[in-house]
Amino acid sequence: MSMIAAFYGGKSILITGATGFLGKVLMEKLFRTSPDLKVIYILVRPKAGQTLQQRVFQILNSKLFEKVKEVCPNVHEKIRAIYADLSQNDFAISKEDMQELLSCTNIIFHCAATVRFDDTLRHAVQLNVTATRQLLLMASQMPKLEAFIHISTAYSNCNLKHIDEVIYPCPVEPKKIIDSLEWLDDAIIEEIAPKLIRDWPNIYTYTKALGEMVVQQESRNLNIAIIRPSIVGATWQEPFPGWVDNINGPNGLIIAAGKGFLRALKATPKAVADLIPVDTVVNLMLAVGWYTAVHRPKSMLVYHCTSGNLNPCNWHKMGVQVLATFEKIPLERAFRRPYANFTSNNFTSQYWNAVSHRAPAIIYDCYLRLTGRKPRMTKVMNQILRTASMLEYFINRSWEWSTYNTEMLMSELSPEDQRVSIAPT
Ligand SMILES: CCCCCCCCCCCCCCCCCCCCCCCCCCCC(=O)SCCNC(=O)CCNC(=O)[C@H](O)C(C)(C)COP(=O)(O)OP(=O)(O)OC[C@H]1O[C@@H](n2cnc3c(N)ncnc32)[C@H](O)[C@@H]1OP(=O)(O)O
Ligand SMILES: NC(=O)C1=CN([C@@H]2O[C@H](COP(=O)(O)OP(=O)(O)OC[C@H]3O[C@@H](n4cnc5c(N)ncnc54)[C@H](OP(=O)(O)O)[C@@H]3O)[C@@H](O)[C@H]2O)C=CC1
Repeated sequence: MSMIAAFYGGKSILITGATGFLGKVLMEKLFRTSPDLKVIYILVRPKAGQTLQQRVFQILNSKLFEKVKEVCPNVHEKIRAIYADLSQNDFAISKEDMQELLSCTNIIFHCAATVRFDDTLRHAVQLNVTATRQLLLMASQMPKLEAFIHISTAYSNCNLKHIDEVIYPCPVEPKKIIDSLEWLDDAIIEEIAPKLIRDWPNIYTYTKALGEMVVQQESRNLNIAIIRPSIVGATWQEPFPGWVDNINGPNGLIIAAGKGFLRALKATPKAVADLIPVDTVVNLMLAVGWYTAVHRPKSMLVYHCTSGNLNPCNWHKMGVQVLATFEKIPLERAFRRPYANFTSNNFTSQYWNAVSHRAPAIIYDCYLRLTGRKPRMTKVMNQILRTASMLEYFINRSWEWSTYNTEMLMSELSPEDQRVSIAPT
């Protein structure tokens, strides 16, 4: 039997961000492979008119959880949704719930974050930095805690070209930033934000770097590990291939290309496309949780979960694959036949945006107006181009991430766990 799956048996596990992309796949795998776990606590806020219970019900009744219901029929009883808002003091958790969390939790997976590139500095710091600090404080009061696993991003140091599995200091101490946000007003914060983030491309990657520093500074005597995935994509194999439920990262642009909206992208064809399937990330998270709790490394380890140095793919190769797939399996009601090209030249990119994106959208909207319908294509196109411009930084550069710790961990796994983690069946 898998040592890792056995380890989670009987455990009380706390997951933040369980309603997100990564969190859902983590929960699914835990229930499927360790159905004898004691309980999974998830910190959830009501959202989009749905209560906590409705949100949990929706997740458990989704296709992703079909296999879980076969192996763990009482999954509803093993999931305990706790009302929490990570942007509030003490996460707005009730006293009783807090007491239960503090006294029972064995393992923490901290996935919650704001992943918006253009969030305000105040909100991004609240979520990605202050909430992490608050969770560490809670962790320090948990007598049964065995491991705290913090999810960061491989791009938290994307201002560097070669990135090792270490924490790099940020120029301004996180504590100073947290303190100053308390008394500065929003207008001033937004004015100083570009100066603070310096050579980071956006607020997201910058605040994730600050979050890592907080983990290092506030780790006390806790058993902590940090995992840095690169661009997390759809499931590779588990529980079935191709599951994804959001338009983050490359997903939105792939759909836009498949629908025939996106015809050209400012990208460097030879730059490395460092994508990693979400089930691979989850396998590493579970292995890291096990290793951190059982082997208790003397210092906090950082693990890179990247594909570039093991199985490199570039954006050209990926683009060709994407187009070939749409040739075989076209999307329904496409605007145009999918065809797209990459250009790294500014002028060519602007030319294609005008000729192949904006002009057809304007013409199509005129047609909609003339036929008595509401124009919408210009809005859609502007949205796609805005997203594309936000992602440009990442598709025109390559990074090298060292993976010594991740390789070391793989060599520590039993043959069964290596098989399950690296090439799951
Ligand atoms: C012949 C040979 C040719 C060869 C070449 C062929 C070329 C083929 C090309 C075609 C194929 C293209 C494939 C390549 C794609 C390359 C893309 C690569 C991307 C690389 C990404 C790298 C990122 C790395 C970062 C680090 C990794 C991380 O840590 S991940 C976290 C990443 N975070 C994100 O991805 C978030 C990014 N998004 C945002 O920040 C914002 O959404 C935005 C700023 C982009 C837009 O914000 P805006 O306010 O304008 O819009 P918003 O309100 O957010 O949304 C508008 C509507 O969309 C809905 N929406 C938004 N997000 C989601 C979601 N996640 N799920 C579902 N729906 C979502 C939203 O509800 C809005 O809807 P309406 O309310 O209905 O309007
Ligand atoms: N996706 C990717 O490509 C990558 C992601 N990562 C990291 O992985 C982690 C998970 O990312 P991913 O799953 O993609 O992100 P999602 O945006 O899908 O999920 C974010 C989660 O955080 C929760 N959350 C946000 N704000 C609050 C709040 N105020 N209170 C309570 N919960 C909140 C969300 O809850 P709600 O559902 O209520 O909004 C959601 O469950 C993040 O730390 C991210 O930085 C790293 C590399 C790549």
